[in-house]
Amino acid sequence: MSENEQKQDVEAATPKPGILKKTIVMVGMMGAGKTAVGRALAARLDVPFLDSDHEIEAAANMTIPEIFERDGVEYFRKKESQVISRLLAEERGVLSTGGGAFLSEENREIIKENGVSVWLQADLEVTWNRVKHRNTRPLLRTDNPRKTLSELYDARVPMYAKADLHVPSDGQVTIEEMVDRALQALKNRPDVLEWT
Ligand SMILES: Nc1ncnc2c1ncn2[C@@H]1O[C@H](COP(=O)(O)OP(=O)(O)OP(=O)(O)O)[C@@H](O)[C@H]1O
Ligand SMILES: O=C(O)C1=C[C@@H](O)[C@@H](O)[C@H](O)C1
Ligand SMILES: [Mg+2]
Repeated sequence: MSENEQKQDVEAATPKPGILKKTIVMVGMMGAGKTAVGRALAARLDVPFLDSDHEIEAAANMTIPEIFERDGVEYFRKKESQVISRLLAEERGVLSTGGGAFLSEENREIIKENGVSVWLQADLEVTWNRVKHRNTRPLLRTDNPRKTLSELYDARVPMYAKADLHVPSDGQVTIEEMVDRALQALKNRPDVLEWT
């Protein structure tokens, strides 16, 4: 058997991710990779990719910093809950949430009823390195954004830990490797993803 035939044999025997039965919901800190990894996971599964931050911006025709500035954080959170409910009801796919979405008990319940939550568990240093040069996270527009991020991180980790699946993400793991890790975690969840 040639090397190529051997490879094809192994590939044929390896289960592939098949039918998606529930929406996969990415949760975690800003900069954890919810949007980047969620998009790549949706592409790998060939299912729709949805991003609640993007949907809120599109519906308002404003950026997130503009919404925070004009209408405030509470208004944003209300819109976020509405958008997440709508997206979960409308379409099955991969849904990346905003960093604050999983803090609300109501959102956690809606997500649990309609999908499976996946925590991208990045440490503080990794998330800081990814967000520090960006001006797109209004909550970090403080005198000491590094300290603010650290405080948010400590307060939020216990909430994110309530997610159904935990996928650790250190600074070395590429986006595609994070997709592999997420799929690995989903191997034990045939109620979410059927393997063919
Ligand atoms: N595993 C990774 N390897 C390299 N770069 C990454 C990885 N994950 C994310 N990134 C990059 O880090 C930045 C932040 O990631 P992303 O926007 O996906 O975070 P997020 O969790 O969606 O944040 P937010 O809650 O603010 O929406 C992006 O530029 C993204 O491409
Ligand atoms: O962590 C947060 O609270 C946020 C994260 C982003 O995804 C946006 O939803 C917004 O900037 C708030
Ligand atoms: Mg995002």
